Amino acid sequence: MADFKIAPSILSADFANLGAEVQAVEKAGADYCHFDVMDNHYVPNLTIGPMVAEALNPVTNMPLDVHLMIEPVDDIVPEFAKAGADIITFHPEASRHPHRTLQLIKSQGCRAGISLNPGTPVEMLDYLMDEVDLILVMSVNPGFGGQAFIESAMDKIRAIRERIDNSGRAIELEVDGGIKADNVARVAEAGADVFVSGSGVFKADDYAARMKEFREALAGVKR
Ligand SMILES: O=C(CO)[C@H](O)[C@H](O)COP(=O)(O)O
Repeated sequence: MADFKIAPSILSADFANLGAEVQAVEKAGADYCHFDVMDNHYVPNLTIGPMVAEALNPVTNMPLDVHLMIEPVDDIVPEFAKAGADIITFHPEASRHPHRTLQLIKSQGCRAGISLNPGTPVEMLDYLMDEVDLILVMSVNPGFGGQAFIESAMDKIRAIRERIDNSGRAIELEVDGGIKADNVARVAEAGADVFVSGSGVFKADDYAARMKEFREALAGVKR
C-alpha cells in the first residue's frame, strides 16, 4: 500500500493557541504540519512568516511543509530554511525562473515543491521534473480555507501521477483544498500521496477521531 500522509493546514487552526493546536494534531496522528504563507499580493489574504515557523519548529517533530503563496519567492527562501522548514513549495507564476528557485530551495537543505493552481496546466512540469521533490496540486484557488474541491483536479492528479511514475524519481504528490474524510479515498486512488486538510481537520471537535476517519478511508484504497 502507498505511504499516505495527512498534512493538516494550520490556516484553519486557532491562531491564539497555535503551538498547542499543532501538538494536538501531531498527537492525533498527523504526518506534516502544512504552513500556509500568504502575502496579500499573490493571493488576496495575509498570514504568517518565518518568525512563526521558527516558533513552531521546536514544539513539533512533524516536518514543516511550507507553502509559499507569495511573489516574489527567492528572497524569503533562506529565511524559511533557517526557520526550520523541511519542504518549501512555491507557485511557478510567482517566480521568474522556477527551475532556479527549485535549485535554490535544495541548496538551502530543504525539499523543493512546486504548486499548480486549478488553472495551471500540467505541461509546465515537464521541464522541472529533474529538480522537483514534491508537486502540490491545488484543488481550490489559493487564498482561503473552507472552499469546495474543484473536480477538474482529478484529471490533473492522474496526469501528474503518470509523469511521476515515468520519471523514476521519488516525488511526492500532494493535494490541497476541500479535502475531507469523505473524498480523500478517491483523491488517493487518482494518485495522490499527501493530503492537506485545513477545515477538514481543525473544524472537528475531536482531532483523533477525525484523523481516524481519514486513515480508515485511506486503508481501503488500492494503489
Ligand atoms: O492553501 C490553502 C488555501 O490557499 C489551504 O491549505 C487549503 O485551502 C486548506 O483548506 P481546506 O482544507 O479548508 O480547503
